[in-house]
Amino acid sequence: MRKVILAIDEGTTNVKSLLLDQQGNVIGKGSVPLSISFPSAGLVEQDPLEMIEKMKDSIALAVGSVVCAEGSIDSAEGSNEVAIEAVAISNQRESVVLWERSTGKPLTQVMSWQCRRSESLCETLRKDDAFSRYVQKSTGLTLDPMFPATKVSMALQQIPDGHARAERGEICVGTINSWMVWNMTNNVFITDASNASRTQLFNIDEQVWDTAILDRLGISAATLPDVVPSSHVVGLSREFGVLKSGIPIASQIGDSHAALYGHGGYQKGVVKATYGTGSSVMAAMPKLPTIRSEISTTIAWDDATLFYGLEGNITHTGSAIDWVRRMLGVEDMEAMCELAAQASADQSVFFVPALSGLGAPYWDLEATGIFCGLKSATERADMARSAFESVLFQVADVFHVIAEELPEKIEYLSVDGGPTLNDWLMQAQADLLGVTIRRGDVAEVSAMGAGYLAGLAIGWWQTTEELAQLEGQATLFTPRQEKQAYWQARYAQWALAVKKCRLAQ
Ligand SMILES: O=P(O)(O)OC[C@H](O)CO
Repeated sequence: MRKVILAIDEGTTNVKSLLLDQQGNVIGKGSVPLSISFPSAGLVEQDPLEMIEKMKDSIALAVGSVVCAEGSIDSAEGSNEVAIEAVAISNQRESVVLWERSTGKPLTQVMSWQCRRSESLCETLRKDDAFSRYVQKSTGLTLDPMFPATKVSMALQQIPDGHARAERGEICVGTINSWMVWNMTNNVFITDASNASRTQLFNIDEQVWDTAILDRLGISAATLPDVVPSSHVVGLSREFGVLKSGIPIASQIGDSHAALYGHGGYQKGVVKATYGTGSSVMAAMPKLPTIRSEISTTIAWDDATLFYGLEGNITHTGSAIDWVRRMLGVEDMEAMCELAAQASADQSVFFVPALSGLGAPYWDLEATGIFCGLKSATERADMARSAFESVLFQVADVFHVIAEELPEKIEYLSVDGGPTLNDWLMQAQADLLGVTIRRGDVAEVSAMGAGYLAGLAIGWWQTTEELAQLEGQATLFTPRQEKQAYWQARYAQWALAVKKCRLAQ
């Protein structure tokens, strides 16, 4: 029987489960898609009960995949092939659900991080400069509907007798990790420091729920979970699908933070970038960094040592390429890559994908997307290439802000996500930044990060030095000296293009 940690990554689109052995190998995996609904403009929801059922399915698939890999189909669902020693949780951040403490029944749908239902409440609060600055200083986050605080405030008003019930402790407010742990255990109500820091209700310096913000938003502290370290046994599983009872739940961490941990972000000089629909560029440090409006300051994790994180979220990267692909009538991403490769390197087009304003480091909701530098000689290939370049430049914009705050030299940018499989893109990113890009061979880096934290909690590994030894193979893209002048010139032009798309500037 092989000892494994079950690492569950509960994302927005899929629930993935990995089985990780003590050498850091992935020996089984399963993934199940999740549904998402858009009930009206700006509203984005998921079904909390479906999420729990899909978690069970993905665990069963992961355990079953070990059976398939080993050619033994005798043991029911593989439960005799592996011994799960601990459960690790990585989760989509900022999404929040309210449920009844006495029954565990959801009182709301999961209000997704993408859901903008509290836009007008945020706008009103932002007009109060003093409060706005206070929230940024205490939580490290700019007032925005992405974060749970304002959505929870509204939900408590909408639930009949909501405030009184909240005061009496009858309502639980939890991010997805809390909901998962509640359902996998006999109702342990807990969160970790990384997820707490994304609620916009948590003072990241003192590491306590912020009573001034709670009071202003009418949220009773009795609704909130206790905050524990990310690497910590919070309770034992109950029987949960194929998962047996009595297994320690040993880590919880927000997915972006988990990815940074999986990339070895506890070591000095490591910055990570996740390339997806949007992108997140993030680095960790042991001291509270300067709170800057361009990027979020957050708690990265607590693995006995609390690490802070600096993170910039870019709204459109993969989605920017896809938008241009559709506009150009290109069939698929492969064809889009081929088209972009035909562009001449000295083409003059820039695309700024401010398709729903600009995220980090500009945070400009008024900005609109533009193509500029168009000439009569411009070809479709040039426009396609400008879409790929917009990803490089936007990552660079955030990378430079983070680099200013990091005390040490950046050794490498560690990358994950689908678009990183594009070698041209990764080499160009290295050339533009003048920093080595490191692309690891395990795609599920968030689950790995959560798994490492669980392994520390149950004594599989003792130190982060041991974890660093587990790192697998990686492809390195080293910056080419001869390309740097070219990319620096283009980057200067990009800055002008960004100015042009910012209408109010
Ligand atoms: O579900 P993902 O992987 O897109 O991640 C969502 C982020 O955690 C939101 O901040």
